[in-house]
Amino acid sequence: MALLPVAKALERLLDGAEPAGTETVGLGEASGRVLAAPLHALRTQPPFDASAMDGYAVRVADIASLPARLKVIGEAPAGKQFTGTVAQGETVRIFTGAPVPLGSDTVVIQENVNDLGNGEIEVLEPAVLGRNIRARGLDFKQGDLILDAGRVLDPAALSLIAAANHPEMAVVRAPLVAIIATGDELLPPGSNPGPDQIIASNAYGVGAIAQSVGAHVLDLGIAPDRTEAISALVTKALDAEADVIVTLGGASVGDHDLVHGVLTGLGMDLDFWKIAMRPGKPLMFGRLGDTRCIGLPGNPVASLICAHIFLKPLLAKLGGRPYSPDIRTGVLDTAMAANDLRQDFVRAIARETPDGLIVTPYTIQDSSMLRTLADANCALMREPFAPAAESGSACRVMMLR
Ligand SMILES: Nc1nc2c(c(=O)[nH]1)N[C@H]1C(S)=C(S)[C@@H](COP(=O)(O)OP(=O)(O)OC[C@H]3O[C@@H](n4cnc5c(N)ncnc54)[C@H](O)[C@@H]3O)O[C@H]1N2
Ligand code: MOO
Repeated sequence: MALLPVAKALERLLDGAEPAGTETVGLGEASGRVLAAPLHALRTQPPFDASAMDGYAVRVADIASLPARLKVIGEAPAGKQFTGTVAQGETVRIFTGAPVPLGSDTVVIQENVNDLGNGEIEVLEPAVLGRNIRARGLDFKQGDLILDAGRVLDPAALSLIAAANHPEMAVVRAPLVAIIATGDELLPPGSNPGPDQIIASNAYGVGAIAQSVGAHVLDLGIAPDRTEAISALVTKALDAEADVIVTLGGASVGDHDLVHGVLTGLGMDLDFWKIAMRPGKPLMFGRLGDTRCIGLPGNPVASLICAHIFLKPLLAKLGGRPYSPDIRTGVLDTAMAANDLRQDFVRAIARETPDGLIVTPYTIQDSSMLRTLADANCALMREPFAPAAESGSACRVMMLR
């Protein structure tokens, strides 16, 4: 049977994925979340004509000829407006952020003023009408659209929302991904493995990839290679209402690869299993009710590369978050042999140079080798049946970090 191309597999996996509902969060918890609905200002900012400087509120006509002597009739600190009116020959001591008193139309900074110490000042420098005054509504007016739905809430957005007087807001519910490792040989990090055991590592990298697009991760630990054990953890994931269940390992064709049987036994509709990708050929995808099930291959590099290519865009879409992989054009500095039927993701180093992005693939590409994955900063992408490529030829890479 022909293997499903990567692009087709991704299309099928993303089909119908949409934001998983909304929830209300307070400003303190909103960083990095995705706004679910447009936000309008609940107030005008600044709500009054405000001084932008510490100095004196004056009538510009009074300082037409300099030096101009003015009588100080009061003070306006921020938060305490001066309630009188500035008449001809008068001024009010004013501070940054304070409402500009009635009658005045210009603020002169204190550096340009001589305090005569007798309740009078002398303005020494000219100023144009309206100088150092922020007009009411300069930033936004009540009812203005301040942020669109879909905005990822970055620092500036959060301060803007606060200034517009929203203590909380509707955000897209973060998708929940449950991760289940499978395999008798696996023990958690920090264990004392027997001679035939290894440390389970995939969940950490896969979980981090999920979190990088705002998903919540429920790590359900390790199920031994027994149908009931895997089934129990899948049931836990369903009880937790996971949007996506990711299994790690047990996806291939070995006698101990039980994941497919367990998931179909629980009612999963298999969409695809095995794709034209290296690493990652045994990738499995299906739907169990509303829950998407992704069976990642056990080999660590296959698990993580598949998570980058399939899980990340899926979770981004479920979270209403814009995402596209960082794909760049580079120049190979090594000859590559012709490719076979699987789209290849070759661990490589890409270096920015004056001659462009120079790409050096690692010689050994065994999909168990995490060290080369951690050293690499990109995956060199080679299409199925790509012909041999000479050193110096153009290539495409997906940046991994
Ligand atoms: N006859 C065939 N054998 C295999 C094929 C095939 O097409 N025909 N595909 C190979 C490919 S490609 C891969 S990838 C692996 C994937 O198999 P599974 O998904 O069933 O994974 P396992 O057999 O359970 O494990 C493979 C390997 O990875 C280690 N592993 C598993 N889980 C973890 C984990 N959470 N953390 C760290 N390492 C893990 C496991 O110990 C194995 O060494 O199948 C090939 N075989
Ligand atoms: O997914 Mo496998 O890693 O192609 O060896």
